[in-house]
Amino acid sequence: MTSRALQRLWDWSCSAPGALPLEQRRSYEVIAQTFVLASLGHLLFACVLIGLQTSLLIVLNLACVATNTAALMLHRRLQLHWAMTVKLTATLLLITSSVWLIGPDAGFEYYFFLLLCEMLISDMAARYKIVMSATVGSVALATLLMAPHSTPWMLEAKEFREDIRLTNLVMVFLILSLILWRLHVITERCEHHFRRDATHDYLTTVLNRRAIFHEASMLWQQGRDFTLLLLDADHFKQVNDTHGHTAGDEVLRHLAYILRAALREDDRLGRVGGEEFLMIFPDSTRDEVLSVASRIRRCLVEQPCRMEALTLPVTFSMGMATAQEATSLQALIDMADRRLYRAKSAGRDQLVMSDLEIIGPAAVL
Ligand SMILES: Nc1nc2c(ncn2[C@@H]2O[C@H](COP(=O)(O)OP(=O)(O)OP(=O)(O)O)[C@@H](O)[C@H]2O)c(=O)[nH]1
Repeated sequence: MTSRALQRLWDWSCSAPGALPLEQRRSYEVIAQTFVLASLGHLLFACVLIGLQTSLLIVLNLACVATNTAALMLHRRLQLHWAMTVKLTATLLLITSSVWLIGPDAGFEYYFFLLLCEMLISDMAARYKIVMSATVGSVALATLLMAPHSTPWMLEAKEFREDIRLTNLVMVFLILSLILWRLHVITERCEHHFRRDATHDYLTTVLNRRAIFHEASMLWQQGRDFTLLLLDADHFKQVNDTHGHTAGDEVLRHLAYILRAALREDDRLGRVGGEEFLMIFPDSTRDEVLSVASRIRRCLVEQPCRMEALTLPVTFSMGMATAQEATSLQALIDMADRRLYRAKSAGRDQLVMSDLEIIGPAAVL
């Protein structure tokens, strides 16, 4: 019961408001998690300090829990810069007061560095980061230079300061691990996005032109036997002109869905132009590729693209070429291209398998 309530509280605190664009949601959630985790950290620290009986530091940590909650509320209202500023200011005040009260060699000084790391890896604008870094740096320098090193109280509370230093060391280790782990997650996510964006078509999510030709070139270099099938949607301009570009995009996504469904495990699919796709079939006979082409045509008839009240049937003209027919990859691609345009000039919705074989829709279906 308690764990479910805590989970719900965590989900509520960290989930992005519906109005936020998709690309900003993940960053929003990571910062919201930071506010919640920071509150928990201050609460934990306040509990540890109860054992050490330092009422002022306990109050300051509880004040930080309150300001982090306020920052989370601002964050939920999408006042992102204000939220971050409130959190940073409260934490900076806490660190400065702690150094001033307990001394500059009790481990509090490390938190300046952590605060800087925390801010620099956040998604804030560069100008904001520069201003805040300069502020944190100046406050840290001034505090470390001006804070008293050995007041009578500090000399008296030597044992207490040792306990605090140990607690700080453990906390700094935990927070640093958390920051490094977060940095790792962010880097992994960026790398994944970059790799996907560099190789995939944004609209249909199949491979893009460069990636599909790279696949073909790898197969060619390995001396593998493979077949290319170049497909071009017929009269696609009419779809755009009659129903608009958004409908055209939807049709392209639908075509990619139909083609992807026809792929076998080793086959590859890419979008090489506006309404032109390339399929690669490694180690496949011409009959096998013919049967894939038949399946695609059947699917196009049985499942035309449907948008609300609209049904938008589209056909493909196709050109096929097998690796054995050409002496270079470029010659092979040109051959598939020539056959595709023969299919177009033969009336569209045709499959040209070789210089002699044209297969019309009726024959394939
Ligand atoms: N919606 C949409 N349209 C695109 C995209 N890329 C290219 N197009 C359109 O695709 C159409 C291609 O037109 P054409 O090259 O004349 O070919 P077609 O009308 O299919 O005629 P044929 O190929 O001769 O059968 C153009 O209107 C382009 O604007 C895209 O990403 N989305």
